[in-house]
Amino acid sequence: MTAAALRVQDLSWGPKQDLPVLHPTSFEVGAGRILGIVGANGAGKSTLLRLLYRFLRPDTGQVLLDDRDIWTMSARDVARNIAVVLQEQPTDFALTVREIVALGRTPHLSAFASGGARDATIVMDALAQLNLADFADRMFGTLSGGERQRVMVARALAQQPRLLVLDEPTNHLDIRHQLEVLILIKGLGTTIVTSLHDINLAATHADDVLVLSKGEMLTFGPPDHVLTEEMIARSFGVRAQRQHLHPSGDAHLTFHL
Ligand SMILES: Nc1ncnc2c1ncn2[C@@H]1O[C@H](COP(=O)(O)OP(=O)(O)OP(=O)(O)O)[C@@H](O)[C@H]1O
Repeated sequence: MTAAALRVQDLSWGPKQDLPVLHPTSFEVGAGRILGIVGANGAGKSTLLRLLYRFLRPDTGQVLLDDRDIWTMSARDVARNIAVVLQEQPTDFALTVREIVALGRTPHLSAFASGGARDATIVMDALAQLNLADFADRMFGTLSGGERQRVMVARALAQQPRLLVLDEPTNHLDIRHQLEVLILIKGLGTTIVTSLHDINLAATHADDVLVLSKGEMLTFGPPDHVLTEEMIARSFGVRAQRQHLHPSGDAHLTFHL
């Protein structure tokens, strides 16, 4: 998968005038890098992500993918470039796992085509990457929450995006599958923006972290620089203690009221 560079300039949004949910925000994510977005409930994480995958139209500013404003692209072009994994999942789909994952190929098919051998291989590869090959013919509605979450990640992979946006991708997943999904997406080589509630997962897996609080970007940069005890206290209202684990040397934060 090739990766796109993402540039966000003065991006803001609110449901009404004088009710900003995201204040003007600017940052860049280099091609192939992983950005983790952290912040308390209601900080504006999902809103920022919705602006990145063109679900919301900005009040001000731009989202540029390799210097192209995503609002100048066709919907199909956006779908060829940007894939999304959301917290909410379809529950009543009368489709098999394979059919759901094959939906990821839709933006790449020519009109009225139903996908050829190459598309079928891409779908099977995506299923295999998420350890879902044995589930291919199961009805989506019969899967557990965590299995469904992995199917949605597989669908996004089948889309072969240049930017992958994930809203809490580890929700519903047990610890093993959390790590598997994060390690998998890290290895994709595509540009990734993901919200994460678990600050330690963000610290370990993101190249850069953006801290949001009340719709404002408080800081942006490498996890070791931005996830300070002071920043956690300011954005989450908890005391944090930073330790270094042995023998890995990885930073680990613990939290107290
Ligand atoms: N369409 C809307 N109309 C009014 N308020 C909205 C709208 N969308 C979002 N908000 C408000 O904006 C704030 C930020 O919401 P958002 O869902 O982006 O936060 P979040 O950081 O993703 O939260 P969480 O961690 O709880 O999922 C919340 O207070 C929310 O109620």
